[in-house]
Amino acid sequence: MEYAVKIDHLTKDFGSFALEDVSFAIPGGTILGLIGENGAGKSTAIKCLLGVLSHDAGEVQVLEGEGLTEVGYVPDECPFADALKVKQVGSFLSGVFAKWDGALFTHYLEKFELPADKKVKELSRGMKMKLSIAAALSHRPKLLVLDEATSGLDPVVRDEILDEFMAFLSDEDHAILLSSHITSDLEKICDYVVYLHKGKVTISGAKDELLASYGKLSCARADLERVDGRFLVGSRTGEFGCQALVKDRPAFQRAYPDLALDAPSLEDLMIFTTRGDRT
Ligand SMILES: Nc1ncnc2c1ncn2[C@@H]1O[C@H](COP(=O)(O)OP(=O)(O)OP(=O)(O)O)[C@@H](O)[C@H]1O
Repeated sequence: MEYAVKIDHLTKDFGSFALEDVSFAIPGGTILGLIGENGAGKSTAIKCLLGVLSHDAGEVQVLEGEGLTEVGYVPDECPFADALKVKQVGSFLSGVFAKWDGALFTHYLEKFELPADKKVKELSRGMKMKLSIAAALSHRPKLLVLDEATSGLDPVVRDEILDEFMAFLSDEDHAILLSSHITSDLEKICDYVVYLHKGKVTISGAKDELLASYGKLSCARADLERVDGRFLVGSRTGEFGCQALVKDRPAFQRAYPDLALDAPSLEDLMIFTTRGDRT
């Protein structure tokens, strides 16, 4: 499978908010991280992809038309009824998914230390999230779509889950779309990043190439003032100096060999793009 997901010029207009001309693709065997501030349109894009919401323009192709039964979806809230016991979630889903693997579900319950006899309403937020992830993986999907799925988890569990995602991706026919505010998670595991800002794709590309094309500058105000504004994505001036995110890092370094750049993080890309005082 060349692409697990291909979205071309997707538009969804709610009136007060619009997702505009969003395009991205997820090649098989890879993970794409969808980042963006609250209300940027991440869940809307995911819902259009899953067909939960209709879209107004553009094209959405999932698993080359294989169908949504091959998609494991983990929403930001636990989708199971409060009164169900954990083990009953498995019995219920075995009737929903043809490829449901009960043994795999039991394996994940043990691995994630989820008590089979507890009711959903008795689980903590992190436990509910782990249950949703276990359920999504246990019908052996080809595409996993997770909307803020790691946000309620402690760092140790997050790390375990990220390892699970990496194991899932060892099959070239599998792919993951993960939306998260926790950019450090995405930085660890994503191959591709799409940054949505106010409904539009602001930054998009292969993560390593993207991070290498930007640089973070820490310098005195006088140094910042001599930098050509075309390099500046955003900057902040503080009491003890300035910080800026610059683009086209190789050209910047040729133009200003005396100004050292640090490697930026995905969080820097988000913060400076949206909050920099020069754009
Ligand atoms: N069904 C709807 N009708 C009208 N507006 C909607 C609907 N669903 C979402 N919106 C609006 O679309 C915008 C984007 O919401 P969305 O949930 O996609 O953002 P998000 O990036 O997932 O945010 P968060 O990180 O806070 O979950 C918001 O302004 C929201 O109010």
